[in-house]
Amino acid sequence: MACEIAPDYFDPLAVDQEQARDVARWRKAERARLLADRQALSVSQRRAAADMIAARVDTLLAERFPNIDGLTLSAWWPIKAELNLRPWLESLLARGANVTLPVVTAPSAPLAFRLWTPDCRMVQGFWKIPVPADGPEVVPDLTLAPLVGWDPAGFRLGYGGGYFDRTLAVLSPRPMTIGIGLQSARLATIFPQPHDIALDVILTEAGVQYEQKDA
Ligand SMILES: Nc1nc2c(c(=O)[nH]1)N(C=O)[C@@H](CNc1ccc(C(=O)N[C@@H](CCC(=O)O)C(=O)O)cc1)CN2
Ligand SMILES: Nc1ncnc2c1ncn2[C@@H]1O[C@H](COP(=O)(O)OP(=O)(O)OP(=O)(O)O)[C@@H](O)[C@H]1O
Repeated sequence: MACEIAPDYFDPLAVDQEQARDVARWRKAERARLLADRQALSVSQRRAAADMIAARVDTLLAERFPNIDGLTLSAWWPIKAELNLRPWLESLLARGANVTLPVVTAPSAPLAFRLWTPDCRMVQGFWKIPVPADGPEVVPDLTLAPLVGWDPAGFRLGYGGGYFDRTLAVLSPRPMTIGIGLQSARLATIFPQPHDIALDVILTEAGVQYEQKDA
């Protein structure tokens, strides 16, 4: 034991672990609060936010990607009162984009992405999230990440599985990632940990809240 070597020995790893536990506990509580707040919004409030965000993502895409035709992006199938972007995803398909949904292939593994269309067969994946039943796995050029919470430094709070961080850590080249969520889900900081990867852009119904300088 370090304390047996010298009573004033400072073990940085032990301190980090304690801090990491505190942060994990705090995140769990904030997640629960933010999810309850989101659930408490009316369907029409969430729909209005989703519509505004869809228009804003279109503007962002037009600035960053001269040609949407052939662009492969990832989105999400809404769960837990997440913003529903499906009508907008259909409009992207009509414009020639490829839309994928994330698939949890195993707990604690990076996400895979499978092509999605409104008429593709869906099955229930991990945590009962609907995922395309089959079809090729592809790597998106652009990832849209749903936010439970976010901070002005570009960090994302999700459901606590660490999936997006693990995925962005292994994809090479790393796709551009836009975090999408409600303005009311802002946190002063998520107390970023070594595994947390800042997103390139954070977008809410109120506009761009964070943009990495060279993104
Ligand atoms: N719609 C949607 N699909 C998505 C995501 C998402 O955020 N939204 N994900 C984005 O990454 C991945 C799934 N991530 C998930 C991570 C954790 C849990 C979950 O239920 N976790 C446990 C608690 C975990 C813990 O605290 O240790 C729970 O809530 O009971 C669900 C989904 C892939 N698909
Ligand atoms: N690259 C990684 N390698 C190993 N473990 C990781 C990695 N990224 C995250 N984790 C682990 O995942 C756990 C949850 O992380 P975190 O609280 O950041 O989840 P989240 O971003 O809210 O979840 P999600 O992305 O699934 O919505 C942490 O215990 C963390 O150690």
